[in-house]
Amino acid sequence: MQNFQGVGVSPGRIVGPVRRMPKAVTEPPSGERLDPAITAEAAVAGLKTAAQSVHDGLKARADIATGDGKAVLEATALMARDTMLLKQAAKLINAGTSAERAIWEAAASVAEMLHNLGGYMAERATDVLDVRARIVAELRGVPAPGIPSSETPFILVAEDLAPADTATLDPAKVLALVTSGGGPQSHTAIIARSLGLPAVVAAHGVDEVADGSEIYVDGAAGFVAVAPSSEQRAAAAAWAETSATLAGFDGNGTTADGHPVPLLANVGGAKDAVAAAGLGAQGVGLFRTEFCFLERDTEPSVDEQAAAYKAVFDAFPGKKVVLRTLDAGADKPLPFLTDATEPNPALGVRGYRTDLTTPGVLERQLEAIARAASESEADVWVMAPMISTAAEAARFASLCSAAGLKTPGVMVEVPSAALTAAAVLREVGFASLGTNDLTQYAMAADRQLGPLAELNTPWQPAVLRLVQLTVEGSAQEGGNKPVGVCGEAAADPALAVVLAGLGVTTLSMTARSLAAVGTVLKTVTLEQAQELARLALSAPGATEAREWVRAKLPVLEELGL
Ligand SMILES: C=C(OP(=O)(O)O)C(=O)O
Ligand SMILES: [Mg+2]
Repeated sequence: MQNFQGVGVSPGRIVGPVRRMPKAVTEPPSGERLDPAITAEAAVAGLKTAAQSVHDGLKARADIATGDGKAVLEATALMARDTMLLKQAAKLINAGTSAERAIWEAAASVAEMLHNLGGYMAERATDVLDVRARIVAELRGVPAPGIPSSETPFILVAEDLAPADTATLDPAKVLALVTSGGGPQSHTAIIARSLGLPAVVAAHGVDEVADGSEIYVDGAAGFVAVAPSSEQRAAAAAWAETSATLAGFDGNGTTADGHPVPLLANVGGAKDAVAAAGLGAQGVGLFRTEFCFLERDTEPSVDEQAAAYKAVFDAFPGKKVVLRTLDAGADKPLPFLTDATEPNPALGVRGYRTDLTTPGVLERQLEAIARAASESEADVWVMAPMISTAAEAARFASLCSAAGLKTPGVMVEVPSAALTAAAVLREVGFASLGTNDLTQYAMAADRQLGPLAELNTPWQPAVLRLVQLTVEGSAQEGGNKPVGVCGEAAADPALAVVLAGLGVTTLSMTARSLAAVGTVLKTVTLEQAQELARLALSAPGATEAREWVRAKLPVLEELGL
């Protein structure tokens, strides 16, 4: 039996067969020539067969898919038979280029042409590049890139997942996610939590497990075992029952003694917001507006923005919706705001800082928010990402006020903002701790890197101390400036208790975690939560902090969380 220890990022115990995510298709070398043993005619015929087979595969998947997924697959399938694409590639082959290189270059020029046409055509450019990778994989006789398709449910094993993979990930087929790379705040972790799938990241070597092998995954313990034992099978069966009891959140976040800690949702657009409202979220604690425009090369108009924001506000009439202004940069580039050539983008011009290099975008966004807010019944709060100083907070507040927005706030995700929280909070109405970036910057550890997973956890006592300092800063300012948490830390039920004990006023998380966090929070009094917070702060390291707190919360083990 082979075991792997990684970092658990989304709870759940499950047994299932492995399907490995194929590695990305590499570019055929520039100038690669046709093998002299093959005629150009045969190479063109081979390319056509490969393209036809890619078409047929995608078409077969489209036939059984539904909704958005079906339309995307149908459009991509058609692209594999695109005559312009194949003709251009044939021309290059006839001039002596290898078939792989020919389709690579032909697709690049078709994609560029579509891109330049703009609008709907520009969106098709990604389909061409997807089809290109599939045809090259077919020519090489290796599995097609992307999430594998399967008739039966499976556990997806990958190096790491990109945000774009979410679109093709079918939660009805994928039972759990396991990656060899990726940290606790990586996209894999965020995707898994938002889909409610058990997940383990940074399980070194796990991507060597053969396709079809049966494995056991414990997403709370971060443990993976090949050829599960009978105890592990029993644990998975027991989880299937408890997860059903954890299905609901009653819409009332509170400790056992009635201290309210409203539980809010993190959303990226209207679809998430509607789902979150259905799952009982008491409002939205983080609306990541950049997620509405990740595909855009150009700045969305004020009208377009107002419509996207209003659609989210309308899911929460009479409730609080905290919208965050565009957080472009680092792992979320937006071509109209960020410079892709920056040497160190996590420390670069990202978040609020883009106002320095591209002035005007923020003002227009605030105008759109104000318009959408005035046409909706939600209680709209607005915050800026990546605020580092009180002066930045003051300027953001004045821009909000000029736009007619009453409740300005800041994300506290840069350690300097936590260390000077009183001065920062003097300028604005509230703060929301972004523990994903706060951890990355406090520990100087890229949040996307698997090998740094042990450093990159919000259980680090240093990070908890920064949370405490932020709450203390608010107290110095009179204590009436709310300090919430909207990083992934809030979705970990044990850590959520610690955060409540540290004095955090609201917790915002992926809506799927509301039930687990709500259930565990109701088992402790505020005083017990404060005691657990002291315990975590006194730990010598993140592992001890987590273990010590978990040992005092037996409900976690009972529920498999
Ligand atoms: C909530 C946060 O923002 P994001 O994950 O979007 O950077 C954070 O940094 O904790
Ligand atoms: Mg952040």
